[in-house]
Amino acid sequence: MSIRFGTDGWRGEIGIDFILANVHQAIIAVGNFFFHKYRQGVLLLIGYDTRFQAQRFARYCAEQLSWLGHRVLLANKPITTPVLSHAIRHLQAAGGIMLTASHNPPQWLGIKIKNEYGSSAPASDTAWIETLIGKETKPFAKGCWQIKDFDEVYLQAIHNRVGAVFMNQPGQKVIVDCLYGSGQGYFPRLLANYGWQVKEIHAEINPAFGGLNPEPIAANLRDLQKAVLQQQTVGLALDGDGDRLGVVIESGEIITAQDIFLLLLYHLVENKQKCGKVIKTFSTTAKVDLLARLYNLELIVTPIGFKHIAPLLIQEEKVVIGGEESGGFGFPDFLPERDGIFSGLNLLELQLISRESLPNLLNQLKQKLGPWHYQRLDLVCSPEQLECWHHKLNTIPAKIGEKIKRQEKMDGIKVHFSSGAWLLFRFSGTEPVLRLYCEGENPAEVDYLLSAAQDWLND
Ligand SMILES: O=P(O)(O)OC[C@H]1O[C@H](O)[C@H](O)[C@@H](O)[C@@H]1O
Repeated sequence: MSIRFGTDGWRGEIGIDFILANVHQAIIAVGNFFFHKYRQGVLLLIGYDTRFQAQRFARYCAEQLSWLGHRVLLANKPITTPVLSHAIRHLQAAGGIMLTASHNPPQWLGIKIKNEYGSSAPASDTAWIETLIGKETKPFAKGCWQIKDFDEVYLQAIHNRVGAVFMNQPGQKVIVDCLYGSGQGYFPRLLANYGWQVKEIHAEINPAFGGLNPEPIAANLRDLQKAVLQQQTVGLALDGDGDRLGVVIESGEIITAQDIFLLLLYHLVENKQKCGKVIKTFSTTAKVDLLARLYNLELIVTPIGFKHIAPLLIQEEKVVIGGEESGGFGFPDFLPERDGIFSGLNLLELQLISRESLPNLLNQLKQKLGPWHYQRLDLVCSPEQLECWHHKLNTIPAKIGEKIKRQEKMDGIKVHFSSGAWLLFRFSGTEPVLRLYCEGENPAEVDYLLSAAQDWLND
């Protein structure tokens, strides 16, 4: 099996591709990469989520990296990816690895590589790692590894940023769906200090993830919707490694990651007086462009994957927010990495400061920006089918449901229609899936375009 790093790290099915022999090859290549990059053994941190055997593999990686000559700190429990990123910065480590398959189905596991900023390693680094896979090696120094708590400094950093607002509002309630991932326990630990009631669901270790996929999208949030309706309070959901956010409002409706992005941008500008650039990925709602324009903020669009946003959070002088369609949002004055917990707290903070519910705030935005409806369809397919669709997408017809006005290629192929609607065809870089992303004015238009796209693909 060849080990390939996709949108964020290397992923494989446990027991099929993600087996000890392959993990061994990958981690030795990672260890060699850090040695070549810094010309010496360095401090590397290791985290892991709640997936089957993630802790065991993480320990194996700690042993191998220290055998090679690095100093390694291994998390003492499952942590979120942003906790690892924060610890890398706090301890000035050269980087780290996270054993996780993020939002992918339970049978998957993977390795995300982090650089010294705590961000996902750029493609140039992972390409370098790929060239080192399978190369013979020997230890280059004397290393060591130890177990360490990374949570405390992270929780303190969050408290320093948002504590004041939350402290003044005791007695509030929130429900958190951990989707059996490693985001368990953080909200209670943070908010209980401020007199909040936090109820967590799916907050236990369950390698089968209760039959759900740990991705905070509609298909996996039914239990959260029920709990929200019972408790009449807002619900937050995290993905498997806590870097993405999903939200259910008091009515039981899910608000999409596009809505969350717009609300966060509104909050940062209106309530926190932030100014600077706005960064979004190619698949994210066009309403972000419009809101940025209304606020006179420059917009930068990147390919999909937070690894494209993270360097801009570091290099650009001023950035308000960087966000992506899949629910990952990064705040440059906190971390150059997305964080579901910090994003969720910012949304709660928006409600507290504005004394408005999220649906009211969204309605206000709709008045400003006009209506929108956004949907993503994931077409799971065999390698043969993928090949066939790759071929098909080489020639886009003049019409898919509606006449196509123009095409745009950055990551996949986006077609724009005269109505202002658009449709993006893109192959996932983390799983065997063709993703169709569509945005229009209303659900009927989006449904129509998505089914026209499927008809054309299957024709
Ligand atoms: O659509 P995919 O290529 O599967 O990628 C979806 C997501 O994968 C990973 O989680 C990346 O870190 C994200 O930045 C990206 O949005």
